[in-house]
Amino acid sequence: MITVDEALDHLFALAPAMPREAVPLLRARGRVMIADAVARRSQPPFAASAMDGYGVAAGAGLSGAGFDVIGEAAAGHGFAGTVGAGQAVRIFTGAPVPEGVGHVVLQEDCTRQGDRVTVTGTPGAGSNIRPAGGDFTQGDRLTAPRRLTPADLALLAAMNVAEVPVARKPVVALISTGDELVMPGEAPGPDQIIASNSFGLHALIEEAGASARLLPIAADNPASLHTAFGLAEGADVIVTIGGASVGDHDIVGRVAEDIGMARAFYKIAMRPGKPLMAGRLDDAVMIGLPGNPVSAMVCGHLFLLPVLRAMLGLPAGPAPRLTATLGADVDANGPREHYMRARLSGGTVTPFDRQDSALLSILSEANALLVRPIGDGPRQAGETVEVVPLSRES
Ligand SMILES: Nc1nc2c(c(=O)[nH]1)N[C@H]1C(S)=C(S)[C@@H](COP(=O)(O)OP(=O)(O)OC[C@H]3O[C@@H](n4cnc5c(N)ncnc54)[C@H](O)[C@@H]3O)O[C@H]1N2
Ligand code: MOO
Repeated sequence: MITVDEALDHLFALAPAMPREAVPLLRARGRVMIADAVARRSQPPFAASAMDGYGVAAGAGLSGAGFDVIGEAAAGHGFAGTVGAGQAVRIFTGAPVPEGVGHVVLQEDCTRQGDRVTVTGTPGAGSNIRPAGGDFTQGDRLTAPRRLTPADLALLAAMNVAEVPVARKPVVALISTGDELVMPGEAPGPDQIIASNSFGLHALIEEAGASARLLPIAADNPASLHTAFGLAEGADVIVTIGGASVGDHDIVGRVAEDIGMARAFYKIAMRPGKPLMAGRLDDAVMIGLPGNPVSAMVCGHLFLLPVLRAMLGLPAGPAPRLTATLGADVDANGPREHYMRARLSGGTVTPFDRQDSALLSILSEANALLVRPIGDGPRQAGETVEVVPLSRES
């Protein structure tokens, strides 16, 4: 059995980088930008008023001063002339600041009578003028790789970048295997259960910015699995669920090898998720997940998501970890790294009592995995431990 880190290294070596494509801004949310974007203009492109008021020459002692209002500057409509001593322009937020103006006095600090304005308040020291290029200048870069946030998209738009170079979404084919499985909504026979893993993994994959393709459930026989693998053609990643262990009906590894899968590893020193396998199948990465529902989802977080991130051009690395304070005593760990379903709240992590890898109700309550290293001794409440967050604390 290899370690989680060794398995990840194998997976990163198997995973191809996705080719680049250009998408318009409205399609770019959550996509991974893989080349720097370069500002095509400065922002603001001109010195701009930050307030509604009157633009006058800079100077101390504005209080009580009077000015002739000689024109108006509004956002989108500048004032072409020059403002001299004793003169002012009516100016609005976002307007280009005319030549000669060094200070915008808030209209709340002014009294206007006809074409005359007098500063009746006490203007602050700030000029209320945003300098040209104060946000960014032409040629500035938004660096890649990065997963584009709403704020990034606003910045790109302001840079006058209309299309973004992103990694193509990896297509991930999902194959559930097992005679016992039926789809949600069907009427299961007496010995059957509902295929659930594929739905959890589908969501995980889509959330990661990849494109999940749910294939029909394959029965526990080679012909059915062959058909399913055939339907997965063209996918960048093929994920099988179940049939990975040592039982007579666990045929995924054998069938995959029959059709040419070059195996990179099988079995990991971790709990849950021991019978994980991976290899290369033609142009795709094949990942064989264990069938136990929690095992499949935990492997999704620990292996599939990092692989997808790397394929999208983000740095190759394990699922991010935090440190937390242990909220309850835990027994010594055995020879497999244990990822215990846990609740993280206010920096304290408390594992659930029941850790069976079939318990989806517990996984749904969990928002973190408490990581127990191989051979770790018993730990007491209050000690510092590592966790893999699964979702935000709630
Ligand atoms: N003698 C041994 N038995 C087992 C070992 C072992 O080392 N020696 N390992 C155990 C571990 S750990 C795991 S994990 C499981 C993994 O088994 P498989 O990957 O072969 O999975 P299946 O047998 O097909 O299914 C296990 C379990 O999960 C249910 N399942 C499968 N697919 C789905 C799905 N898409 N949605 C919902 N539930 C699913 C299936 O019905 C079984 O109950 O092996 C242990 N055994
Ligand atoms: O690895 Mo199994 O995933 O322990 O249940």
